[in-house]
Amino acid sequence: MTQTLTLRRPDDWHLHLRDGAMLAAVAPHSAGFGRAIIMPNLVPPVTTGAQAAAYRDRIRAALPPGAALDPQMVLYLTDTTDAADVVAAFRDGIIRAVKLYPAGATTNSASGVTDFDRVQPVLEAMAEAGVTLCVHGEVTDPSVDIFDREAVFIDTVLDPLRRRTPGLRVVMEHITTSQGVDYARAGGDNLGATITTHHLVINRNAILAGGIRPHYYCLPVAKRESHRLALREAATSGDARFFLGTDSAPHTDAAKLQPCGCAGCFTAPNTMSILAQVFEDEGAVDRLEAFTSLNGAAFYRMAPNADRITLTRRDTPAEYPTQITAGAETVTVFDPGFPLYWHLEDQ
Ligand SMILES: NC(=O)N[C@@H](CC(=O)O)C(=O)O
Ligand SMILES: [Zn+2]
Ligand SMILES: [Zn+2]
Repeated sequence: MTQTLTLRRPDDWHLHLRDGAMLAAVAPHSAGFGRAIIMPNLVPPVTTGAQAAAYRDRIRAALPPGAALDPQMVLYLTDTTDAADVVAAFRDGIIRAVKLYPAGATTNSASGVTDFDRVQPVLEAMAEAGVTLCVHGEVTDPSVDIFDREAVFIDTVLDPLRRRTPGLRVVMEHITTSQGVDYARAGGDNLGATITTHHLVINRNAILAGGIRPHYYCLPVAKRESHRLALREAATSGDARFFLGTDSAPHTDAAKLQPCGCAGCFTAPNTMSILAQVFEDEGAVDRLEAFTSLNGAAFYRMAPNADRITLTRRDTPAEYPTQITAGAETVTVFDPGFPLYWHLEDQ
């Protein structure tokens, strides 16, 4: 039996498009989203309004003709970020947000913040101007267990930061724990949280049990099952604080499959089909649109996309590539481990 689902065009509030040959290879797979928050962790990172404008031009050039995607640029916060440049880039419509990476927390975060006192004036200027701070929420202290780094970050970094910067709008990116869900729920109107596709699907057993699976390794690392269930509950609840940020983060297979492999799951090609299945399994198909197409736009004070997409549930699974090519390299597409009966129609 076929069933159809029509949604406002979805947005992706956390996306890595990279640059060069990788950008050319992956951008078409996100072209059907309306808006996407483009992560600035290039090498070197996107730290100025001028760099963000130039990167936006490269992204537009990599998109197929007629693509819906409207890239929303983000500046990478460093110890030396200039508050005036941030506010000017925001007012000029070049950037939508600023990204906080604690130095060393994740892929290409070496230029991240080491001294929170130094960035405080920037955060205050952002609060004043209404610029959103997107946060990679993990402490980097090597003595903190990797599975605890998000919860410790909330208590020791995020909560103090928000208390000393009233009015700052914050998105907790890619939350992976029940503590993240609880903190976002209690946080008031200035706090939102993105949830990835893959963290709704896998727990840490998927990475480690019965053999190590590098393609499921990302940061923050997937946690135990109780946390995955808390994320599914939050995403499918309709609560406006939770919205889709795929964190689709392509790396070449050569970079993933080595003794010290990169963190990141590439979910752009099959995200909507996976999410429709997750929401169906939770009895919440009617709340998929809130998660993918309404809540994030509302947080960023933008109208929902005017047009719509259609997903059709068929008896035969949708086909998607297991790998794509980027230049001379391959990139493996996230395998949810179940068939995808929801087909995204061409629109
Ligand atoms: N999520 C990841 O595992 N990796 C991201 C960085 C990030 O979002 O932390 C990447 O850029 O590869
Ligand atoms: Zn991150
Ligand atoms: Zn990311």
